[in-house]
Amino acid sequence: MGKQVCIIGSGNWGSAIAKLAGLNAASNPLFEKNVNMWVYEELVEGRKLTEIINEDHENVKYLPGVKLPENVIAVPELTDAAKDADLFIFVIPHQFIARTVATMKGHVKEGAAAISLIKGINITDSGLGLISDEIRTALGIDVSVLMGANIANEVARDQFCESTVGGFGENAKTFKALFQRPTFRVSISEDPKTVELCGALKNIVACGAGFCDGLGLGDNTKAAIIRLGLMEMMDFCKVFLSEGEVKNQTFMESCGVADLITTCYGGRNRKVSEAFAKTGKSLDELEKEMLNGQKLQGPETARELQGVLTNKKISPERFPLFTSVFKCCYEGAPVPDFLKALENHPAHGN
Ligand SMILES: NC(=O)c1ccc[n+]([C@@H]2O[C@H](COP(=O)([O-])OP(=O)(O)OC[C@H]3O[C@@H](n4cnc5c(N)ncnc54)[C@H](O)[C@@H]3O)[C@@H](O)[C@H]2O)c1
Ligand SMILES: O=P(O)(O)OC[C@H](O)CO
Repeated sequence: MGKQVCIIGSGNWGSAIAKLAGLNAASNPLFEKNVNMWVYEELVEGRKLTEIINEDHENVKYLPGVKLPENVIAVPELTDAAKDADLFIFVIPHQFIARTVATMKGHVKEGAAAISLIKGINITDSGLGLISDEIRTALGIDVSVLMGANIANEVARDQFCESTVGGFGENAKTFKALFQRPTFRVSISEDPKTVELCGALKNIVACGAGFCDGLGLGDNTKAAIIRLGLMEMMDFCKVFLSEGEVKNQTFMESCGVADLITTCYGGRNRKVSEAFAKTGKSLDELEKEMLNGQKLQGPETARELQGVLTNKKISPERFPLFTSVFKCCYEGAPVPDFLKALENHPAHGN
């Protein structure tokens, strides 16, 4: 018997990864052929999304124009989708993870393992909470992560890219086998917490890149935002993870600098932040208008990060870019002030 795979989520990235995992499960005896995909049910032009996926093999709302393998089975009930799974792929917007794992509790097979593709953080009583830890604690299973320069629409169309599994031993190797394709090359890093934080933090930098575009500024400014963002990501990881845990090499992997670049040029956080700077409309309004049900992670992560800094009594001024994105998104600071905040960045020295 192969390992039964269950995907928790069916949005833009959830559907793209379903294509890769579905194709590999169909051809690799390590896995059961059919892959369950939990779909948060909704009606699309009068039809249930699960029915559309199971009959037409396309997620017409979140990944239109891409056929899914027929062995990817959409399941509307979370506990039905989860009950026999050996391998879980968590790929929902981070805003929904708490409710989702609470529902799954008690419905997960012993010895199962998970991987989180979710780019986000949360605030816990002790400060920084990783999404992987939230899943691990709630379900009592091993959790790896997959992060990288992976814009879903491009991955789904088989455009060459790389990705990083953060994890250890057999589970990391199994997930690599589940995802790797000729055009989707996966490396394993034994620095999973840094890998995960890179995925979460780059979304804040992407908002800054969007502001840059919205203000009509050019590539030099964008490059400075990417570099200063990377410096803040590295500093944040070193402050919040034990010093010895953070490997500089991790920032050179797909989950680090490569994801930062792609997200600052092609991602949704960049796109909506550009419109925010140009129109002055609220982020909620723009998310609804521009993303057709897809969710932004960057502004929310910027807000959560401020809570984490407060909890640890760390000055927000240590992270001018992260803090300035927060102020523009939530405190009504004018977007041009975002760049003012970078003029005296600690990365420039004295
Ligand atoms: N889209 C990408 O290019 C991409 C690439 C890499 C990583 N990611 C990350 O993957 C994660 C998932 O992103 P995505 O693009 O698949 O999602 P998405 O932005 O397309 O989000 C929409 C999904 O959320 C679901 N949803 C809505 N309300 C819900 C609820 N109450 N409970 C559970 N689900 C609900 C919708 O049904 C839909 O499936 C995010 O953390 C994102 O940062 C995205
Ligand atoms: O579209 P974004 O901004 O959520 O970014 C997508 C991916 O995370 C890029 O790797």
